[in-house]
Amino acid sequence: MSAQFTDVGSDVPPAFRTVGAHVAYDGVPVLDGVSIDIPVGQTMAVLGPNGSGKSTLMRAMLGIVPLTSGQVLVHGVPLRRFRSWRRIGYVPQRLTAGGAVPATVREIVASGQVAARRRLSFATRADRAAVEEALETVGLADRARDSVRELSGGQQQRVLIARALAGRPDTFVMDEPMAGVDAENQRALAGTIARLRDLGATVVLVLHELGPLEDVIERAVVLESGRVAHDGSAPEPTGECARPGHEHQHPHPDPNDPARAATETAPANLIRLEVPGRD
Ligand SMILES: Nc1ncnc2c1ncn2[C@@H]1O[C@H](COP(=O)(O)OP(=O)(O)OP(=O)(O)O)[C@@H](O)[C@H]1O
Repeated sequence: MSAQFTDVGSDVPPAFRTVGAHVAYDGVPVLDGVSIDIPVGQTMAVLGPNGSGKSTLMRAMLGIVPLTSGQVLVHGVPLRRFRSWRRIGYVPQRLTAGGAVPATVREIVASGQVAARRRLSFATRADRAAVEEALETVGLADRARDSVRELSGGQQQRVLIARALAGRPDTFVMDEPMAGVDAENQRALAGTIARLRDLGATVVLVLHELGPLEDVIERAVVLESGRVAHDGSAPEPTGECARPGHEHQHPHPDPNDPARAATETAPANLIRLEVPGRD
């Protein structure tokens, strides 16, 4: 995978540029003029309270939701003219791998290459090697033949990341990759993301808290009510989350763990991020 990413010079356009991005759902504003540049090779977290517009910003950057005004450029190209989608690996929020289909881990991961492959062509040896490498990277090579339904939520999340890796993108957008993932899997995911960063990939992640990614994240953008409230180094957690031994209650529990889902509450105010210069 080391040949996958190349060094960039200063004249390389940002992986993503949003200029005054506004998004509204049914007339209700959700993004309120977001302007950010995400340079190639940066590992950046988007943080903020529930409903602040984090996922919407990711979807707007990928053209999944339309802007009401403003502009998005991807690798220097206005979104509507951008064609190099094989460069982008998107890991959506919430688990959808497998679903009702009894697919194996390897099949799901290989499905990440379909968009990049030419029509009616079969997987090449290089494609198959990329699938194996992606499985190794997320630590699931030994589960390749298993049905994804047998895996825990955290392991399934790693399958989704492997699926994105298998397409050999250089730009990753991950919407809450840690959601519903147990501590051990979170550490494994953090290792994967650190490795991508070291290879020079651009990684944009929506997170509720930095957790094991604290040392991996180079920059944090905090959204509040659809606006950028902080842009810089990662803010310190405060309140409940900062207490030693505090067990974070995530608003999106592991969907595969009914006991946990039933007992967990989803208080929107559990996450408090200290934004420099604000109350
Ligand atoms: N498809 C949609 N249609 C209508 N409203 C939506 C839609 N998607 C999101 N919203 C609303 O837009 C607001 C921002 O949602 P978004 O998911 O972007 O926030 P978020 O910061 O990612 O939240 P969370 O941390 O809970 O995932 C919320 O009030 C949400 O209810």
